[in-house]
Amino acid sequence: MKELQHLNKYFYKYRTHLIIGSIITIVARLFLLYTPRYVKKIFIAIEKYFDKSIDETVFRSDLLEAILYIIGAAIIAALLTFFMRQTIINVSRYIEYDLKNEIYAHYQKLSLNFYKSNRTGDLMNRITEDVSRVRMYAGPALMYSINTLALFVIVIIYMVNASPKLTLYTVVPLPILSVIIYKLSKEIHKRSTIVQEYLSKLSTFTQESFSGISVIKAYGIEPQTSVNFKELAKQSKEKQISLAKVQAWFFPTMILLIGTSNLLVIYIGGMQYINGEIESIGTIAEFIIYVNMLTWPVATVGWVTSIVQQAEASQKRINEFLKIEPEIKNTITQHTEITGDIAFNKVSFTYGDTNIQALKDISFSIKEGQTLAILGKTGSGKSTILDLIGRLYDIDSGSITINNTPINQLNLNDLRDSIGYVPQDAFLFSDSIKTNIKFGKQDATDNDVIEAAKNAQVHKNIVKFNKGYDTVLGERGITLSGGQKQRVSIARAFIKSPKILLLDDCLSAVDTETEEKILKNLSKISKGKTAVIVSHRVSSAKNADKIIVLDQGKIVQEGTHDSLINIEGYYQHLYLKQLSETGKNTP
Ligand SMILES: Nc1ncnc2c1ncn2[C@@H]1O[C@H](COP(=O)(O)OP(=O)(O)OP(=O)(O)O)[C@@H](O)[C@H]1O
Repeated sequence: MKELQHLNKYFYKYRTHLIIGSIITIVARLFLLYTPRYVKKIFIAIEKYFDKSIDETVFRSDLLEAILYIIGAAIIAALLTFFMRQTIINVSRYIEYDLKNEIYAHYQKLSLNFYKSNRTGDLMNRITEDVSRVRMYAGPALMYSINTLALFVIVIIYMVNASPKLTLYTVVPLPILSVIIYKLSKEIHKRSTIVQEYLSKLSTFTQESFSGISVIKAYGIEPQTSVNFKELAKQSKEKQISLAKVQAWFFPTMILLIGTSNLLVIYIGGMQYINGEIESIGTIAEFIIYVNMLTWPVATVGWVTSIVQQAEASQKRINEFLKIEPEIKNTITQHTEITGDIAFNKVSFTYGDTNIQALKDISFSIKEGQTLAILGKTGSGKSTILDLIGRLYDIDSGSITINNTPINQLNLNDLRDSIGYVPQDAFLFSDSIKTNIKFGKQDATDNDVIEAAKNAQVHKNIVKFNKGYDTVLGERGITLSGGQKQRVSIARAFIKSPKILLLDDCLSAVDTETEEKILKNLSKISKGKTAVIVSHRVSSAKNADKIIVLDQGKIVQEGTHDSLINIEGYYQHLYLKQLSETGKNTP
């Protein structure tokens, strides 16, 4: 129960609901107990009528009174049971909501490294499946525990009052029932977890095969895919059947044990009646109702125990993530002004998970309003520089300053607010094009969106779609071409009009003519702003104020286009190669 203590703050928050719910539960049980007592009275009335100690009128009125009490009490108990669920179960939904929000807010604070070292499925499971299991503890388990405790205490008092000996014999099978249900619940849980695993394997497989349908069709591997699907579906079916087998034992076991208890009541009660130890046969009827009333709550003890164990395991998994401290912390709360002066001073950086040293002793600087182009072979560390400017990672040694302030002494929110980032893989949400562009500036007007799209050279494409800017993009924007996706992603950064623009090889899928137009617009928009362009093309770098060339995490060349084309090295080779490819004077 140690892990579940995390929920105590929520129980405290909703204490009023819980207290009211508990009181309602206890009162509801008290009303339920009218039935057995009045059934006994009916039996006594029948006995008296046959003994002729009461006449028919008295008998009828006794009978009517008992029936009315039973109906009235049942209606009140039913109403109270409704309110019991409305309070306690609702609290569990509130707690589920709060816990999901707590986990989500925490996830958002965690650094990229966290997302790299944990699978997305795992993150999703903890916020959905695990929270659901914890809710079962905060709601149904709590409700049934209060219910069982209240009923048990009250019923046992009534039973002992009526006949202590009969009580002893009839409650003996109940703990056995509880243990059996506990064992069954555990087994059911074990098998349903396996069923869930197979279901998620099946859905992942199906999802992937639909997302990659073009590859499957192009390679003609539909038959093999069908065979794989059939095999997975078969395994899933077998697991479901194995679960159903254990579930099938649940009710027969309960019926068997209730039957045994009923038989014991009839046999022992009957003997006691014959020996004159109990006053009326009505006591046996009363006991039969008590035993049946107790059976379900006692069975739930086993069920609740297994729910609590599952919730404890789930909360442990949730707590593991909640305890992780974000690696990148925003320690500065006051507002910091960001300009575009960026300087790297002997910066080295190693990725913790792969131990790859991506940058070694890097130094360069750019002034506000300047454009820096970074070129270099793949894997040379270009994207890493952009990630470090956005402080997605903290460096190992050296310093990065923005307006002469070390980056970790800037307010992180201000820093990220002043950056417009266009990643290598343009990620678009399954929403309209307009919303995707407005993502960069939530309060942008339609005109702002159109202007940004024009500057990113994608406006003409968008207006050709039937629904224009309201065109909804499919999963990962599949209705757009690679180049269109890149340009929508650029428009998203342009609309933000940030102090610092980071473009990570985001013009690779557009033709050189469009690239030129975008870059022209960029220099227009980014007047007075700093831009860092990562590229594999000289055409993207040639107008930059400064160009650096990276190789294996080190700067190997630095200068302007005019100076670098005259120096033997990577830049000159790239320039000549691309020149010969385009057949023009300037690539
Ligand atoms: N998130 C990461 N985790 C671990 N290692 C990484 C990560 N990102 C990059 N690396 C490694 O760091 C090195 C530099 O990568 P980086 O992405 O900065 O290169 P790049 O020059 O941008 O390459 P490309 O031109 O292919 O995009 C590579 O060896 C890469 O494998």
